[in-house]
Amino acid sequence: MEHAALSSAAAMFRLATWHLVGDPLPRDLPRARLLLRQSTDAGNADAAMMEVALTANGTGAPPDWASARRLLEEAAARDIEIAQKHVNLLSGMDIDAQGYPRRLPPPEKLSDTPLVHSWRNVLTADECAHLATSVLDLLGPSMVVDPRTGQQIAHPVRKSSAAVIGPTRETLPIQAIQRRLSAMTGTSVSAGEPLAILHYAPGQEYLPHVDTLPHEPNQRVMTALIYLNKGYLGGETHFPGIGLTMAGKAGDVLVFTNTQEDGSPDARSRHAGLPVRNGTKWLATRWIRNQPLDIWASRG
Ligand SMILES: O=C(O)CCC(=O)C(=O)O
Ligand SMILES: [Fe+2]
Repeated sequence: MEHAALSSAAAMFRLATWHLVGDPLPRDLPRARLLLRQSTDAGNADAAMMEVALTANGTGAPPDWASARRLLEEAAARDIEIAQKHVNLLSGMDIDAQGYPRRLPPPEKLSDTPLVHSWRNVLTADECAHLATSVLDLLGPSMVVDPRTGQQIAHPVRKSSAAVIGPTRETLPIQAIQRRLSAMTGTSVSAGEPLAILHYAPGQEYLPHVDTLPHEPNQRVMTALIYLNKGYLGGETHFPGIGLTMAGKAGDVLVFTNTQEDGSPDARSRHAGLPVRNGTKWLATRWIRNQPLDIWASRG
């Protein structure tokens, strides 16, 4: 490829990311999509992968799973190695033309109030590794919402590292996993917050807390936890109010409700990630709102 074409592809990719974050250019999601399209056509692999993510998650245009999958397959055919990896992950999934699972194993009910269900082995080891490694470069100290100010602050309640899989990093396998969680919980995929990846080193824990947010009309009605690995001791998810302890293995999912029928926070949903005694624990958390959430609204 011509040097000039390559550098203009890189420049268009740069412009696209500026329009996505809204800095230093105004946020313009449709314009970002157009620039990604042009950059992909000019041979930029980063643009190609980002275009797949944004096509499926409905950034700058309505969500379009079929086009996203076609774009991914085109990228794989152009020898973009990471695209081929994602195609392989998807081909191992039993999903329909919209990326939703064709069938799900039945859950086990662990509690009625709050409602708690578990699914064993509902993600493969490769899917778990894909989630855990998708934010390796971003892992930093966990933040929580300060109840007084509503701001994100580092907080001693959560002694772990965490990173959010933002919309540009939502690979197609990750979005298929989000659809799986949506099918399991009976909630809309657009009500889910971006997946958060948590990493606990030995001695780290998440002290008892509720997942509901202070002063929030669009409440976190449910939480889905995906246990991503094995080989650690301790680290169980514990609900002191109902005497429930879940020792999740790689690929297991735990889903629980955080609010009562009238929508108010349910104190019985209080839970903790018990201290990890040995090894490291990896977890993916999806907090699910009552109503659809604009994944771009709180950014930029
Ligand atoms: O680490 C755990 O088992 C609990 C995590 C948790 O409570 C959360 O992510 O909201
Ligand atoms: Fe929690």
